[in-house]
Amino acid sequence: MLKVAIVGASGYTGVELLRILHSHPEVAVTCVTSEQSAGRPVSSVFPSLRGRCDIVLENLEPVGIAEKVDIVFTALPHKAAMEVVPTFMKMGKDVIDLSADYRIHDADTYGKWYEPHLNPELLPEAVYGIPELRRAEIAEASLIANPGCYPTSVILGLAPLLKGKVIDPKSIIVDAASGTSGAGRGAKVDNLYCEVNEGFRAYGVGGVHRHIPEIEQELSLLAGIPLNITFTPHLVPMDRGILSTIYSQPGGSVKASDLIALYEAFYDGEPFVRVLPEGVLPSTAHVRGSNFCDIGVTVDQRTGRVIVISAIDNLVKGASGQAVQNMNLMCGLPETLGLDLLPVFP
Ligand SMILES: NC(=O)C1=CN([C@@H]2O[C@H](COP(=O)(O)OP(=O)(O)OC[C@H]3O[C@@H](n4cnc5c(N)ncnc54)[C@H](OP(=O)(O)O)[C@@H]3O)[C@@H](O)[C@H]2O)C=CC1
Ligand SMILES: CC(=O)N[C@@H](CCC(=O)OP(=O)(O)O)C(=O)O
Repeated sequence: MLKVAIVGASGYTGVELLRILHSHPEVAVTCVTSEQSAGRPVSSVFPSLRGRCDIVLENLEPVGIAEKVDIVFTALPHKAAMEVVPTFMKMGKDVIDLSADYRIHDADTYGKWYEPHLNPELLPEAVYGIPELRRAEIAEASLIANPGCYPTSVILGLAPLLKGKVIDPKSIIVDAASGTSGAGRGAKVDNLYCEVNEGFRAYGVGGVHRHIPEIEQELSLLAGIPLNITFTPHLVPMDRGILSTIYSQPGGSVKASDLIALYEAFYDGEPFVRVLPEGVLPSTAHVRGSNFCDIGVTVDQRTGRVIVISAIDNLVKGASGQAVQNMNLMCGLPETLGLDLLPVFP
């Protein structure tokens, strides 16, 4: 049995890790932390857990935590994560970090979009944890930079087109929409019920959203050239889910059926990517609570542009589910363990 700590278990991705790992047959969650609720059972913060998981939240004391677990999930805001990850690493623990702190390979780029990096020496050993593209490296890694939610949906949505050199990589435009849990559980006026309910709005418009450097880094690696994208996030009045609509210009005339065949071949055997048949498009409702990424592909009949639509649950494939998928790979366990039976709502 692997002993696991969830650091930041009183947040949305932390409790999602708890939900998934609670029924994982090879894992015992032996430590959970919170900043404001230490000393209370996690079930008092999330009453749905009452009687099923009443483990008590602890303060974040990295040395003490590292002494009693094998693996640490850090589900903290960026900066708070890089303040503690080095201690876990020095004590020989595998770390899966859900924050953005180790996703950007270049410390200067991280500094430009976030803040000065506290331990840039760890960046070269961090593996960007997207299993469909980097399975072998993840299996050997000790530090996983678990991808962001928007980036997961965009990278999986575009990988076959970029690897297959089907599109002009400089033509990519992404409109993506997220449920409000994407912003975390902390109180913010912008996320109050009256601000969000019955509205639908763009934010971070004009090339300023922090996921841009992360998406561009990974798409550039796929394309083999540096590229820039236009990315506009939106906030949807729903709890969970991300739907990304991705436009690009193909090199010549293409047919939807050929593109779907390309996607099916690229993701053949992937347990968590579902390429949808021609004419069928994804919905966040169909992936809610699951680790699936659903992808639909079509061609605009008038302009010839390729349109890819991808849907994930931001808290599962966009965060905690992907983190568990990475943990399974790191530990030599079946990749789908604890994830294949997650409930999918009809
Ligand atoms: N929400 C999402 O869809 C996704 C989030 N992420 C990333 O995952 C990380 C966690 O996100 P999320 O769960 O949404 O965030 P939340 O705000 O919901 O939770 C944050 C957690 O970290 C704890 N915490 C905050 N600051 C500190 C600190 N200084 N020291 C110790 N503990 C602290 C909080 O404790 P307390 O409750 O006591 O304040 C809470 O447990 C973030 O980096 C986020 O960007 C990545 C992909 C998707
Ligand atoms: C709806 C919403 O606010 N979403 C968040 C997603 C950020 C996130 O969780 O990603 P990181 O892990 O990279 O911080 C945002 O746009 O900032």
